[in-house]
Amino acid sequence: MGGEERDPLFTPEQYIFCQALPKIELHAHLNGSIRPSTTEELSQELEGAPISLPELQRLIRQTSRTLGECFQLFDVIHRITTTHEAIQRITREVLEDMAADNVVYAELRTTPKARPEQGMTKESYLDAVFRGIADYYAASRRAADIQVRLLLSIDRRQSAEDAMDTARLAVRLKDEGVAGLDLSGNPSVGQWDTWRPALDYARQHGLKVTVHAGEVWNPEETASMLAWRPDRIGHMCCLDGTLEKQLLDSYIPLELCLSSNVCTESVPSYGAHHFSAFHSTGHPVVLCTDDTGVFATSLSREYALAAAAFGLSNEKLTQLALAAVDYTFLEPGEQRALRDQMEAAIEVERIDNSSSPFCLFCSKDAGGGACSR
Ligand SMILES: CNc1ncnc2c1ncn2[C@@H]1O[C@H](COP(=O)(O)O)[C@@H](O)[C@H]1O
Ligand SMILES: [Zn+2]
Repeated sequence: MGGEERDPLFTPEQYIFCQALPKIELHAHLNGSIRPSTTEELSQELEGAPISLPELQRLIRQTSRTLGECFQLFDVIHRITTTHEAIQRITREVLEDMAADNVVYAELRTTPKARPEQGMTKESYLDAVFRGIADYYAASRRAADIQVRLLLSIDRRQSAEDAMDTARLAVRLKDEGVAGLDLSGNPSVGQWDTWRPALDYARQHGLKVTVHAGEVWNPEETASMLAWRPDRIGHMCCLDGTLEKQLLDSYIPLELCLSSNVCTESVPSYGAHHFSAFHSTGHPVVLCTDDTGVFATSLSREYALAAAAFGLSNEKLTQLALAAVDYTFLEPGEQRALRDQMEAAIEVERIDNSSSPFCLFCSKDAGGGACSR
């Protein structure tokens, strides 16, 4: 998705390099990563569909939408993914798409949903996600190539009680592959103090926490979130000098999603994206997709966009991909194993491509022995 056809924003060579690079995805929402073809199919199957198919297609194909329109689209997606079967299928497909994109490790986040009319509880929703993961591994011939952990999302529309319920569930499922908690949802809705006790609880029980922050201008909330010191933080598009300094001093890893931010007009253009400002100071940053199904992108495409917009060499892109290991919610031993796996994959790629002009370690010509690694 997103990269097969020519994209005028980067060169085919940049995309090919980024595709071959083993990558880590740390910010992807399950229902936002649904394949557009699956959205259309599920919508057709549904009796009394919430939206006409042409209208849905129009919404999906729109290249720019406000955050408000984005959340309308999520409401539509949620109304066509109400069954356990749909959730199981989407999970499998998301992993298939990520593995095909050379994502070797993913922290996939989703909001557990209770839908009594469907006989769905938050637990059974997550069981469906786990079945989707199992389906992927059962069918994949390259199963070892992608590892996955889950982050349970709290939606900003939720009450304190609902949020706490999700936090308790996450703690119970800690040994089943749930690595942490996320706070997301429409940034114009709700108050930080509502969900903070749930995030405290998760942290006290050994889970990591990431929050969406500064997606819209809300300096008091952004400051409170930073002061709470999440383990990672997503977006941070709307900052003033004080918040920027607070963030830089915190050294909290930033999950940055270029297409999402440009598409929703949280930042005006790729070139103006704050990725460059933070990355150039050495602040920990990781490129992520947010919602591949909503923003018609892939992680390779996000790397290629960054390469083109900020003039990143292949060596810099490789360093960026490898640095993400440190920002995962894995244990140190697991991080070491992942880094070894990625370095080995990069080495194989380098050897396989030794006659091509692209070296995974540097931006030089690898063919004539110009690469010194
Ligand atoms: C565009 N920027 C964004 N900002 C904030 N929250 C977002 C988001 N993109 C996605 N989500 C959150 O993820 C949910 C969909 O996946 P799940 O149903 O949880 O799997 C959305 O409903 C929203 O709560
Ligand atoms: Zn997000």
